[in-house]
Amino acid sequence: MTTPPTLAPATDNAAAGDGTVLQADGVTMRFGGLTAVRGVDLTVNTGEIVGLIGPNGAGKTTFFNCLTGLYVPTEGTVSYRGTRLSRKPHLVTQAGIARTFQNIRLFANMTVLENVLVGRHTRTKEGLWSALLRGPGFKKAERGSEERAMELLEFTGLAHKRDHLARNLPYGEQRKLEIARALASEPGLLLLDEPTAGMNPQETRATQDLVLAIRAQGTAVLVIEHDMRFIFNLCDRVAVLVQGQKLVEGTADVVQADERVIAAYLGTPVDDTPTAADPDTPATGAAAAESAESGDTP
Ligand SMILES: Nc1ncnc2c1ncn2[C@@H]1O[C@H](COP(=O)(O)OP(=O)(O)OP(=O)(O)O)[C@@H](O)[C@H]1O
Repeated sequence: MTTPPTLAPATDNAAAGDGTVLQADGVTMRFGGLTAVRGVDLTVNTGEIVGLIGPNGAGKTTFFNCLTGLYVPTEGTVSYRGTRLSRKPHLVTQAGIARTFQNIRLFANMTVLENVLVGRHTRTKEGLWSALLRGPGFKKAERGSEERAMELLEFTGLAHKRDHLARNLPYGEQRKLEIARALASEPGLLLLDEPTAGMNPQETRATQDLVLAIRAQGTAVLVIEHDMRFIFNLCDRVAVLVQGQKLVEGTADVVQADERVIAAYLGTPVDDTPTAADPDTPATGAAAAESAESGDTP
C-alpha cells in the first residue's frame, strides 16, 4: 500500500484553524410533490471526515447539490465558515467548497494536467473560458498554477500520467483525477460523492489513504459512500439519511449499533436474516439496496 506524499496547503482556505466549516440548517428540497430532502441539519468541523450514508434514493446526492449551489433548497440555509453561501456553483467553489460527482465529469479529451489546471480557475485571474481555450495569456499566467497542479498530481499518484488524455485513464485513476481537480481550487471542504464506486479493494484502500492525507493537509471531507467498511474505517462521524430525513448521526460505533439504521439500511442482524427456506420474507436494508442497485428484480 502506498501512502500519498504530503501536500502543503497553498492558501489560508485549506489551512484555516478550528471551527465549523460547513453548517446546513433545515435543508429541504422538493421536486413537485416529492420531498427528496427534508429538514436536514449537518455540520462539518475543521479536520473532520464525515460520512453520509443511506439507501438508494435517500436524498444524499440531492443534499450535496443543495450544498454546492446546483440546486436552490426549497427551505433552509447553508453556510461555509459562518458566511451564508451563494446559490451559484462557481461562487460556492470560490468560497472554499469543492466536490466530485457520482458520475465522473472530466474533460475527456483534455490531458490529465489540463483537467487539473481547469480546476484552478477559481484561484487565478484567468477565467474558465480562457483556461479551456488555452490562449497565450492563459499559458503565461498559469505557470504557477502548473507547478501546483503537478504537486496535486504527485499527491494523487498521477504525475506520470500528466500528458495522457483523461478518457484513456483506467476508471480508478479517473476518480483520482476528479479528486485532484477538486483539490486544485484549494478547498477548505471537499465533498466526495461515491469516490470508490467501481473500484477494486486495493484501489478502495488507496482512496481511503488519500482521503486521510487530504484531511492531514487541512481540508475537511464530507463523503457519500455505499461501501460501509470504507465509511466506518474512515469517518469521525456518520449521518444516515433515509427517505430524505436524517435518521441518526454519530460515531461509527453508534451508527452501526442503532437498530433503526440496521432495519432501514444496514440489514437485519444475522439471526433475523431471511433464509432460502423462508422465501416469503422480504429482503431488507443493505440486501435490498444491493438488489435494487444491481437491477435485480425479486
Ligand atoms: N432533478 C430531480 N428532479 C426530480 N426528482 C429528483 C431530482 N433529483 C433527484 N430526484 C429524486 O430525489 C430522490 C433522491 O435522489 P438522490 O439521487 O438524491 O438519492 P441518493 O441518496 O443520492 O441515491 P443513490 O444512492 O442511488 O445515489 C429520488 O427519488 C430521485 O428520483
